[in-house]
Amino acid sequence: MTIRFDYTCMMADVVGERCGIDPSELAALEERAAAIHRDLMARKEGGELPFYDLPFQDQVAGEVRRLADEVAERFDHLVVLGIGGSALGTQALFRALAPLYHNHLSREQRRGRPTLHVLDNVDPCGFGEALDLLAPDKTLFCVISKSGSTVETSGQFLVARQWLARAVGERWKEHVVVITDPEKGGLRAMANEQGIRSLSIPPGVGGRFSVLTPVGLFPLAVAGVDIEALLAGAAQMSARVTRPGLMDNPAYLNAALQYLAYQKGMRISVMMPYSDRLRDVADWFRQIWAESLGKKTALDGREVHVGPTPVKALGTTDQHSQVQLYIEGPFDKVITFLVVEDYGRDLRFERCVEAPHLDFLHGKSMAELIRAEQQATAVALVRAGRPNCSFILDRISAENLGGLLYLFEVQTLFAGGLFAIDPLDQPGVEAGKEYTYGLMERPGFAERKEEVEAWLSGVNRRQL
Ligand SMILES: O=P(O)(O)OC[C@H]1O[C@](O)(CO)[C@@H](O)[C@@H]1O
Repeated sequence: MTIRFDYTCMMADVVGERCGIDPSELAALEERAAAIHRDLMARKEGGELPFYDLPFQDQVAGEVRRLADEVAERFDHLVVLGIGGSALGTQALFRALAPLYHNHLSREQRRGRPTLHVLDNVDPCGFGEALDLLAPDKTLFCVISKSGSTVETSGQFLVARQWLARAVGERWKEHVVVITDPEKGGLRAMANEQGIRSLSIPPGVGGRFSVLTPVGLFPLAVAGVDIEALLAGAAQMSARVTRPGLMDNPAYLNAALQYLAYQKGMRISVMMPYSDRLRDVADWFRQIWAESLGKKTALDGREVHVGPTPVKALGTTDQHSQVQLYIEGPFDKVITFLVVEDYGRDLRFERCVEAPHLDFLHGKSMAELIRAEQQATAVALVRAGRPNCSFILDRISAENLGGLLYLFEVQTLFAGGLFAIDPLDQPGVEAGKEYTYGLMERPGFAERKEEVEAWLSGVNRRQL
């Protein structure tokens, strides 16, 4: 595994005083960083942060692998039903590690593995049209929910079950694998009572930190991803991101740089992979960074609201959509590039006599072009005084991806310490969930329904 963190262009001597970080600012954080590190390690040792141990669970990987290989023989399609942390990691790693057009290949070209579909919404068009393309007899649904009660996943399950039952009757239960808490929740109860196959998410591992549990491992293993290598990469990274020193630990260092930049007004964190395969890593990161750090807290008796806003972009595509804003717009962004050194294939540019204006490209290649564009964008940002940093992967591999996501998880926890908030909760999403339950008439939420209805009837609507 080779991942380097390059933070040259975050520093004041390179990017300028206005947005850049001075080494003295990092030095001033060292004592606090040491205290956060001690706290994290104590909680890790006390079993309060079990996500740290996920890369070392060989037994779980074995169990996942056995079930994945069994269902891969029997089914042509695996459909993940889940949302947020129950879907984004799988989607990100599937896009990174399976062939980009995996689902368009023949089963033979997919080395005998099923296609994988991650459905993470309750749009009846999106969901219905996905089902229209599948054959119930050859389809397995993987219902993933840590809480076992998320309404979107529950609704998806009901539609999928009905669709299956219409075709295969009572055998629908053989077409479902449940991944949820080992003891709690309605989904666990149903799996146990109905004898539906299931895997567990360790208690204490929250949804957005669960990609290395069966949540991500099972669907990825079914699709043919090397989950053992994914875990090995995370295990290797674990040694780097549990180092105590701020300047020795890439997760701590980037958290500190992002935090210091935030204090200087850079409140937007853009993640910009220069790789189609890594595109959805930025989507996964969006959840972990937003839901973990976007919090209401108290400072000197005052209510304060903190949290960088994560934005996803794609290089080179968004150079022609977003970069104008990043270079000349407000000084409120830090750009994090995900850079790939070796794309694993390349396409050369041949001379085209009919297009002499393109002669300068002759003999060069697409990989050279995309690498040049990333460097050019970084320099253009620097010249405009805009801070940016890069995670440089020598190649896109399961080891590197396991390591990278694990690093970002630790970075998020450490940033939570710097922002002095709890990065593991998400109280702000509860109100919306409860109003939805009220409107959908879930028992116990009648008051919420009345509240929404009173608001809807009392508000002076302004519409054109
Ligand atoms: O896995 P669950 O419990 O269905 O939750 C799905 C998502 O909903 C949230 O609880 C709230 O958005 C996320 O933290 C979580 O990843």
